[in-house]
Amino acid sequence: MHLSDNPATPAAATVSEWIRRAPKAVLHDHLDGGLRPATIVELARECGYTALPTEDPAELAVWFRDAADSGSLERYLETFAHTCAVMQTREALVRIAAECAEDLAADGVVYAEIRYAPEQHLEGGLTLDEVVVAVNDGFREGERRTGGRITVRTLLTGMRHTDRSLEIAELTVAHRDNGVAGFDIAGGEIGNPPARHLAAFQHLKRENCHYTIHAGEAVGAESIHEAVQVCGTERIGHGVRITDDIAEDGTLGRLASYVRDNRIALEVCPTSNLQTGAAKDYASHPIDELRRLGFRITLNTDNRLVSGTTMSEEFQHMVDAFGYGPEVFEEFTVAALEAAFLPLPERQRLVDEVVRPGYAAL
Ligand SMILES: O=c1[nH]cnc2c1ncn2[C@@H]1O[C@H](CO)[C@@H](O)[C@H]1O
Ligand SMILES: [Zn+2]
Repeated sequence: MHLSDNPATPAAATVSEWIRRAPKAVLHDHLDGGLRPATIVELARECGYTALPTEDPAELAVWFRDAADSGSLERYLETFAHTCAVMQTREALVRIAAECAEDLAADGVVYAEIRYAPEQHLEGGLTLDEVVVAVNDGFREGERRTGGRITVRTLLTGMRHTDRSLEIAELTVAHRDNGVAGFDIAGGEIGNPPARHLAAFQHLKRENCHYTIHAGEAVGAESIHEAVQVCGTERIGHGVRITDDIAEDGTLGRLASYVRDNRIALEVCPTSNLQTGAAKDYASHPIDELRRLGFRITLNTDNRLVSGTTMSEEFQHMVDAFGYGPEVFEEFTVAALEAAFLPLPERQRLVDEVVRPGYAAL
């Protein structure tokens, strides 16, 4: 797997210039999985966090990618203890969100939905509301610094193994007019099925609020079935194990048909899938088969630091594995905007005024 020293900056030798310039949209990217390594080191010094595996930013980037490259989602998630440890003050959250917007914009991302779990940022005494306001302030600052080249919205994540999801769903509704676009659940999938959080999803439905669910990453089709049919999710985080319901000859089972026919977007994150064992290698990753079968596919990073990737690098991997040209990335980008938790006129404006002209100019 390719790796650049600073995940914020794709290695020039491997990422073609047209890929970098292509307008991109990312729906699945975790704030606490995408910090700049140098920022982690600085913040750790400031807050007295001494458990970092190294204080050298380049080594730290490599450490995250390697530690997460374990074949297990649970071990992949253990690395987040180090990022969350330095994300406990308003100043840290504002800085990290602003830098996130800058890094994405530098990579050609024009629209991003960034998710994080507010409940993981309370150790320094912030309230849930203060966490959300700090992150939103950071993103507004980041958008300003990029001259408005990027639009960022957040998704508030409830952790699957805790019992705060209804509270986080309420928090989502409370901040929906201030940069929060929706809700998600994340964390270890095994033993924590989405229906445990049904009260949260029902609250969001009643409030006409958007949500997505991580499903079909570590557990197969039954987890996707529950997320779609019991919990009523609009999109699926990962969802690659929908292939459990597709026969070798490409015949779709009932669930796979339902997901495809209802245009339920899959937030596909190839590099992350290789690390957690959800896929073997890029060439055999189901993204291409699912695309050919007509699923609504979006391409995403999941965690830029932890997975040692960027949107440009994900594009490059798809070029290398499947020979995709700009027309496929335009399709993925438009699909992401069609599935974005943004009002329709804003989505249309981004497609018509930014994405289509950007691809036409490549
Ligand atoms: O791919 C993933 N699957 C499940 N959970 C994840 C993934 N990536 C990150 N997180 C979890 O989401 C939390 C909030 O952002 C992170 O702290 C991490 O525990
Ligand atoms: Zn994720």
